[in-house]
Amino acid sequence: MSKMLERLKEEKVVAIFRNIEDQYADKAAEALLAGGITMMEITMNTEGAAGMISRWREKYGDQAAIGAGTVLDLDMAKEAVDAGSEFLISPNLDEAVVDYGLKKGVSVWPGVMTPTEIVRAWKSGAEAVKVFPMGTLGWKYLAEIRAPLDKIPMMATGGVDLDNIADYFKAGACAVGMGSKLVNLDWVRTGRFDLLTDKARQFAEAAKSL
Ligand SMILES: O=C[C@H](O)COP(=O)(O)O
Repeated sequence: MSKMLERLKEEKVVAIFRNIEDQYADKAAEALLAGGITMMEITMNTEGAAGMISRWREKYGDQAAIGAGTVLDLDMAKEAVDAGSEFLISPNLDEAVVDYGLKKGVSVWPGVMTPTEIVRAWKSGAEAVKVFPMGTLGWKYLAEIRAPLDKIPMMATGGVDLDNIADYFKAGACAVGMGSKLVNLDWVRTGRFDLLTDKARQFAEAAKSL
């Protein structure tokens, strides 16, 4: 198992930064770090994502793992790795991205939905998958697919919040990806970084207790 997957299993929460404006990004990252969240995913459809990744590696790399999300294809994977991403996450499965990550020694956790996609991802060399969109599929779906596919680590992403996070871990998730409920852009844009820290603390504590 890669060091990054070990870390994911230990930390259990990846914070997803999507469409955050560069001017607020560092304060938001610091607010989450203060609350105990240390795995940060910047989605590649965020303006200036690559620059943010490089900067965060430099500024927070000793405390946080910084990776890229919404890595849809090989070009995006190359851009993300060149910027310093330590892991790559996607909503989809592109075997070329998995292969590239393996060659570069960067963890790739592709997005999957069906059992066929999960097994395809696993056979292509992905050491874990992101089951997405979890909020629509629901925790019972996760519990059912884990019966035959229990050896494949799964991160639940999409719609995860404090009132359902326990369900996903009980259903067998090894981690969760959390976007809008954790990196709340209304709070960010109105400077309420203390709320981000409080929420981060609650999620980090909830995840570690499960
Ligand atoms: O890629 C994943 C999603 O952006 C996360 O969705 P969320 O905002 O419901 O947590």
